[in-house]
Amino acid sequence: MGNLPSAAKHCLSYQQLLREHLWSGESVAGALDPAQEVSQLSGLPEYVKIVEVGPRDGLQNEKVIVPTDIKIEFINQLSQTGLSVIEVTSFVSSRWVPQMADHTEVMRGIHQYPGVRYPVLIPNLQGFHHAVAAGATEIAVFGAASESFSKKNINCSIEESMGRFEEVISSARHMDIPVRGYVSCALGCPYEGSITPQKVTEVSKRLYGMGCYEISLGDTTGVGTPGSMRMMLESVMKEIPPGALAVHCHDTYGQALANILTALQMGVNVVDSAVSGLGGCPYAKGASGNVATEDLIYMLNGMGLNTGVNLYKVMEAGDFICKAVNKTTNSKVAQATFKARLE
Ligand SMILES: CC(C)(COP(=O)([O-])OP(=O)([O-])OC[C@H]1O[C@@H](n2cnc3c(N)ncnc32)[C@H](O)[C@@H]1OP(=O)([O-])[O-])[C@@H](O)C(=O)NCCC(=O)NCCSC(=O)C[C@@](C)(O)CC(=O)[O-]
Repeated sequence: MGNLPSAAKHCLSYQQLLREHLWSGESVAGALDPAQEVSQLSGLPEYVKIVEVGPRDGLQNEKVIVPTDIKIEFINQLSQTGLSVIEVTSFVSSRWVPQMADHTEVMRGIHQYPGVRYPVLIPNLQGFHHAVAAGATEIAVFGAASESFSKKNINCSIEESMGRFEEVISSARHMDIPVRGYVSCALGCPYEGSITPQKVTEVSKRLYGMGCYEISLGDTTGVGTPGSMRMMLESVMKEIPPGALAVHCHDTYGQALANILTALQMGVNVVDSAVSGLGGCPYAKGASGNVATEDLIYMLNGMGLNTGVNLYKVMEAGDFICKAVNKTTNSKVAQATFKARLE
């Protein structure tokens, strides 16, 4: 679009802009004057890796059990969008999270596309062994910066959880299985309220020190703001390089995209999201879904940042899963597009 004469640019309708550029993952930064572009985009990463957590975080809180073949079809559709990481399920206790009870069938049933990684969530050694038996080749452990949340979510203290993760990570290392680490409640806890950046840093540092290649900082209840995100990241970045950090923002208070932008400006280039803004933790009452993958891609495309993901195809996968679980999408981009199509 940058090569178009400016008069023609003005004639292009909004719909055309969406259809021709923002869907494809193609940059629209060319629409800006070069000088403007530099001032707007300096300091931001050129490439942002999206970790799609829809099949796991997105579905774990659904009350009605989603049939396994729907989950498999959903993941197969996501695999064809250009996403490079899709978190597919969790090997947790089915008494605690019934929706994830079919983890083995899902793991075995999906078509694993070349170039796409399929990590799974693991709380302990038992989950690790089940995951490996099901064919998982990448895992994520999940801790918290809040004692109360750790107790509610995984039934142990932070210290006990570290012992469990150490066992899991050490077993994974022997099998060359990469491990990601989550730190929940990085910007606040549903039980304790505010959490200090120092506590988030302490837990993150321990997981990183144990060998997690990436630490995903979770705003579990979506209470964070760009201000608290900045303060938390400044503290964590004293111990962990930005290249080993990711952000995982729920959108309860409508701050997720602003918080993500803050993190990008600080050098983070990995962002978790869930298609259609699905999701929430069953042990974080009041939390709404994750930032919608569609909205994230739309923002990044509009800033000229490459994700390699096709927005149109992600929207189709979102439409598929929303129809399957009888939900309306939480993605503003999808809502606007579907509305525009009807007009
Ligand atoms: C960790 C446990 C298992 C402890 O639960 P527990 O009850 O303390 O476990 P236990 O070790 O005392 O064992 C009790 C029973 O559970 C079984 N068990 C033990 N481990 C497993 C396992 N891995 N898979 C299947 N079964 C398991 C074990 O075999 C035994 O069975 P029984 O002998 O009574 O028949 C439980 O608390 C649990 O499963 N919690 C998971 C909660 C969860 O999945 N929460 C959502 C994910 S976290 C999240 O969403 C946040 C995140 C990551 O997205 C980031 C953010 O937004 O902040």
